[in-house]
Amino acid sequence: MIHLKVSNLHKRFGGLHVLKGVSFEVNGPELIGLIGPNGAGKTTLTNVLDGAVTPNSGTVYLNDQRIDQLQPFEVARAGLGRTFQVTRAFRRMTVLENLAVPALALGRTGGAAELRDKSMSVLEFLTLDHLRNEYAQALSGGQQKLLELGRLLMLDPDVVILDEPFAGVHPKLMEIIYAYIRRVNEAGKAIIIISHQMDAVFALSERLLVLNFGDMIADGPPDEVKRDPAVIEAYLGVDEEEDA
Ligand SMILES: Nc1ncnc2c1ncn2[C@@H]1O[C@H](COP(=O)(O)OP(=O)(O)OP(=O)(O)O)[C@@H](O)[C@H]1O
Repeated sequence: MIHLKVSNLHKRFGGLHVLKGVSFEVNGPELIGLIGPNGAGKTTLTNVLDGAVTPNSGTVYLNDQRIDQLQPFEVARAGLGRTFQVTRAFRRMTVLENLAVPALALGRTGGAAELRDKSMSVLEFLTLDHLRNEYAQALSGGQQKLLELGRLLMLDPDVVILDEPFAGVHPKLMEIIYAYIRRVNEAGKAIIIISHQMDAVFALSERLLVLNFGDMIADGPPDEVKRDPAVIEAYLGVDEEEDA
């Protein structure tokens, strides 16, 4: 059973206290949205979880293994993977080659044939197999997002953090991306989605976490969180005004 336990994380950048004792747990293959206004600390939290940033204090355990002092490649090996706000595909490599890179880098391959089989099954899962020999730079924004997801899936993570998975995705393709996210979740992976696109977050998430200036101010079912006055004040109200 997947168990991520984040306890009392603090992160300061100089005088800026960006995470102020953040705690939450993920139990099993949950589909979670992480929201909060600009500068709330969402990316910093993700960077701490994936090992890119070391917290000043607090702990993160994944399936009873402490991961908060590990390097990103060690965290990936331990079972937590993330995508980035700006898609990081290797643009001059083919789709198939893109998939091989993280698996090769982490030594997660049996041999060339096994790697190819695994890559093809991930591409089929994402229905990108017909594009396997295309250069990544030839893919649409949405397809590049799927390719990035595919690279993560090559490592069989237990927990997947998707940072702005809908950025650059054509509105008509949103439902398709939703379907893939649900499919990955149904395949038994816990997913945390960070997004400013509230419609998407509400459409997908079973649980919402709300971060506001380093404090986790809400954690619960989306319908409850939506009505929480603190959330409305901190986030939704501000966002609606900004969007207007
Ligand atoms: N490496 C860093 N050095 C100094 N300050 C940083 C660093 N990284 C982030 N910050 C600051 O920490 C605060 C939180 O930033 P963060 O990017 O985590 O927020 P966010 O919720 O992801 O925001 P957004 O929704 O705009 O992406 C901001 O004030 C930011 O300027």
